[in-house]
Amino acid sequence: MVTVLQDIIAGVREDLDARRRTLPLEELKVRAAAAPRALDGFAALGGGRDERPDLRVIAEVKRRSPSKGELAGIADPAALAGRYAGGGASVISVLTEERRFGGSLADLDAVRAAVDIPVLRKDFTCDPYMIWEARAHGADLVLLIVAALDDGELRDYLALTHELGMDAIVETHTAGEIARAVAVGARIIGINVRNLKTLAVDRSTFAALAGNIPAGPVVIAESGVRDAGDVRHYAGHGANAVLVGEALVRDATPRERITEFRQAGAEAIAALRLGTH
Ligand SMILES: O=P(O)(O)OC[C@@H](O)[C@@H](O)c1c[nH]c2ccccc12
Repeated sequence: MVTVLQDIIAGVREDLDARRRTLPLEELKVRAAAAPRALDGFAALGGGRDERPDLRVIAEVKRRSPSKGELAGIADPAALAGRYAGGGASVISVLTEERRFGGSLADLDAVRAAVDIPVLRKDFTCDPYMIWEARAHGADLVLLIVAALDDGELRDYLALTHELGMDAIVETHTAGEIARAVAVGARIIGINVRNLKTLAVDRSTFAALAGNIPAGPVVIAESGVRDAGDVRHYAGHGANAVLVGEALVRDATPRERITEFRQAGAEAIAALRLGTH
């Protein structure tokens, strides 16, 4: 049976082939070389410290999703990203997948020009061309979904990402995928509580799996954040950062919401430190 993930990737490959015909890899590489140096996404997410300092927020520009359809009429992704940054987001995620999520590289360009914090190109990376493309468009981070890649691809794509001065969020959903992410030396590991094969969300997945990640990598809880309670839950189970899409694009005051999420996360971490949770 074809899973949702396989179906999405088939479409991504078709669109990618069309872009590659218009802009061959050699020309894309010239553009990537001309882009300003990437920002440090690992540090922005609180990485490289012994103690988890606080809870960081990755705020996502997400127009549509396969499970929910149109989420919000985002007229101006740059303005939205500006509000996210104003609320204290550490990284802006821009979904660039077109067919299911309604995103584009134009959205990435608009957001890149609007903020001075790291930007994640969120897509179903399935070819090195997409990593070069991310860099050419000024992205600082890319997404590598373990379920979509074999070990050789995962290793090669991560190496290319680092060579280009970027970082990767290596996305997992099972203990086996976490073991694969750790084995290739991922510095940032995401646990997506949404199963990309069925699109079902189960928030308990994060707490069940986070303990499998050793000290060192930044740990991100992805998907399903509805409110400050969910942020507290993920922070209380070891998340350095949460990645939030739907709840923020639907919110009339995303800036205030992010500030609230950061506060809730910081309190949960402080409570753990004091042993009072
Ligand atoms: O809208 P939510 O439930 O806050 O989820 C955001 C993000 O985690 C989700 O968009 C996502 C996680 N991994 C992905 C991979 C591809 C596309 C989308 C995603």
